[in-house]
Amino acid sequence: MTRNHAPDPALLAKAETLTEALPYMQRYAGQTFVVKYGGHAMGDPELARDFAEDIVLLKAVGINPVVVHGGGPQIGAMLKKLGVESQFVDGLRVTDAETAKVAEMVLSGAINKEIVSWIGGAGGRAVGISGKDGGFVRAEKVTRTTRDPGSNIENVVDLGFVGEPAAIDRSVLDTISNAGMIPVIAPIGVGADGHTYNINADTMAGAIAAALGAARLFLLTDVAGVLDKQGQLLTDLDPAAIQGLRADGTISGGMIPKLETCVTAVEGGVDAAVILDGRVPHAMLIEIFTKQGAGTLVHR
Ligand SMILES: Nc1ncnc2c1ncn2[C@@H]1O[C@H](COP(=O)(O)OP(=O)(O)O)[C@@H](O)[C@H]1O
Ligand SMILES: CC(=O)N[C@@H](CCC(=O)OP(=O)(O)O)C(=O)O
Repeated sequence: MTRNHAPDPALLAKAETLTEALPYMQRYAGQTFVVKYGGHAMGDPELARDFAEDIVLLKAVGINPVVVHGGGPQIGAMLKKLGVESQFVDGLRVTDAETAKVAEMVLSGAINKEIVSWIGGAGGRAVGISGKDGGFVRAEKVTRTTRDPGSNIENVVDLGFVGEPAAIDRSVLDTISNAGMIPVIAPIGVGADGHTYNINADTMAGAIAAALGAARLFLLTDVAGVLDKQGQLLTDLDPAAIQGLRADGTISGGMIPKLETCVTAVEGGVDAAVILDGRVPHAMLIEIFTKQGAGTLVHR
């Protein structure tokens, strides 16, 4: 039998892609990566398949992926059908008892199980849970203050059943991951009062990344990353720069909890947080396994 010793250039390029990824695979094996999949990023079924393949590939090369998902637009659509209008304060949905029920139904029911199925379709084994399962995320009520322009008087805004993680029991996640499975987490927690709390998915992902001592936190969204006032991508930010962007109004809406999360995560020991464009196919693989980064990197 003869063998052709001049390989097809396309095959050679594929082999080179794999060898370029090798040092990254070696560096990251055994580390935990928390990936937040935003509601805006999950609209397109083809992109969803790419996302699931990326997660399964991470697991296959020895990284420990943990998925936290959002679903803000999907909660909004369901509330609209029910004739309920939402108010947002600093990117957080004001949540009364009825809204909390709808948020839990959409997040823990529909979206969570859909992501579990996508990962299953890509050959992985995912377990879908919310912070209520095993009581692993205890939530505390969030309050916000606003200040009227030109005044020093602070107004306390009651956001209802909006929570933030106060305590995370990582043993639930370790049990799933150590069994070779991938945890997929809906951002719902339980309060000491036994109530269901709606947690912003970015906030949930950051708290979980800190609790697990994750090496990386990825936030997949529907923009290229953090943009400056001229619409140019900011590739590198530290907490002081982020404070400046908040103070001068460059960031607003959903970008506020996203960047607050990145700061909390890196100050809590996560090596780096990356805001990535979930509309780019295989954005995560490009960021993790190639020399070329993508999106906005937040570091200490
Ligand atoms: N400076 C900024 N750079 C990029 N996006 C910004 C900025 N300020 C506000 N945003 C808004 O933040 C949004 C991302 O947050 P969000 O809608 O909560 O996404 P997700 O559902 O993925 O969590 C962007 O689509 C954009 O509208
Ligand atoms: C308190 C709060 O705002 N909770 C969010 C939870 C979902 C979420 O964060 O979804 P995205 O990541 O897709 O925006 C909400 O009700 O929309």
